[in-house]
Amino acid sequence: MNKKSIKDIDVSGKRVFCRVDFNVPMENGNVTDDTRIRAAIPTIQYLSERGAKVILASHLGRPKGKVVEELRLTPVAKRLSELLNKNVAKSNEAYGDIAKAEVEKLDNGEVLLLENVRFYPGEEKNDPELAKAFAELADVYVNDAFGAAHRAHASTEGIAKHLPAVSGLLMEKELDVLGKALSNPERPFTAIIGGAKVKDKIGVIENLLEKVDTLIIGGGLAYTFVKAQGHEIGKSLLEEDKIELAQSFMDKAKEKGVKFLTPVDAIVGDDFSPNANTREVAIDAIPSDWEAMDIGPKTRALYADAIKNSKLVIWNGPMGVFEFDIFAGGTKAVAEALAESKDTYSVIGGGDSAAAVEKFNLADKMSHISTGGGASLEFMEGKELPGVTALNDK
Ligand SMILES: Nc1ncnc2c1ncn2[C@@H]1O[C@H](COP(=O)(O)OP(=O)(O)O)[C@@H](O)[C@H]1O
Ligand SMILES: O=C(OP(=O)(O)O)[C@H](O)COP(=O)(O)O
Repeated sequence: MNKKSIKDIDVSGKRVFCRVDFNVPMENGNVTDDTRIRAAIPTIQYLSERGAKVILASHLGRPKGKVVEELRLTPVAKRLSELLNKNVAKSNEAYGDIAKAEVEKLDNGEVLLLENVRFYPGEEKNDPELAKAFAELADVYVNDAFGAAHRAHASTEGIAKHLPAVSGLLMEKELDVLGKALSNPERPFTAIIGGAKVKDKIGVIENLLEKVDTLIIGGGLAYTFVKAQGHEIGKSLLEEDKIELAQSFMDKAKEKGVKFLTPVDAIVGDDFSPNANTREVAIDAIPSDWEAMDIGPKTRALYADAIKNSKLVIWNGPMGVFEFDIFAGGTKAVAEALAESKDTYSVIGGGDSAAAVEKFNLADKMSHISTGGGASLEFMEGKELPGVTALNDK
């Protein structure tokens, strides 16, 4: 990476404003999945062990510039303190006199968590005044919030204009893994794209078609491709205005010699529910009043085979409605193929695919699970991430 990281600077005795992504799921005031907190630990420990005064900042949820009591970061500070096995101070503000007083109290190596930065309207507007106010708390800015790197907000972008600005270890690792995969991939290189909407994945498919050897399409968006192939798809998801685009992707793949795999069979349901009646059908035999909600067994075998013959696989988006057990089999089969394929480097692009891999208890079998859903998607589209661009060059 051509951006400076915390390894390139001296942090000893410095006040370090470290933006992390602690946007974690919570229920009844408790953190229900601490993956993102654990992912930031190496950076926090690195800074603390070198005598920095560590000032952590994060958003939680979308409070839209107002204080929302349930979105305070207090439970996150508690969980972080357990994981670090040391005290984590918590400020009820993210800038101004109250926050400054908390920072003053820090000794070298101690850790403070500021309040949810999205309680202030200036955060998402990237207000220069708020960015300056954040910067007044510190001597150095570290961005370790890969999951929020696609946002140009005061704590992810604006603040970098006022302080020496470097990446944290998680940010560096995410950019390294995804960057290497896209710029210098081991081959055969396969991308698996699923999820619900073609329109959300157009940029990704376009960009990946230039890079991969095989492109696998699953999930709800597959049926727009199946329709483009001339088959009836019943009540399956269809984006009518994207049929031509889907066809053009398949044409382009052919031109470029990219293998383009779409479902050859499906599990259809008579209702979008966990208790629907289901049937297994060939892709040219989807009944008119049924909906395809998962890939079928032949498709699973075809996709598993492609995965096992790949050196590198990037996966974004589930193969079916995996939230319902009856339609989770296709997503599980893909996760299992990745887990079993020891010679394949597997990169899971955050979001629902990461949740699915967790659900199937296969997370530890994947080579890299990104902490960013939207961020990794934008990265795979080839877009610039403002939170990264803002950092100092090496
Ligand atoms: N065949 C399908 N029909 C309808 N919805 C589907 C189908 N396959 C997957 N989905 C839904 O797609 C959603 C995920 O889509 P998306 O948000 O695009 O993925 P990601 O978060 O991985 O980027 C899941 O909630 C899943 O239930
Ligand atoms: O959870 C996040 O997004 P993600 O689910 O796409 O990874 C990030 O913390 C960004 O949050 P946002 O989409 O409210 O800006």
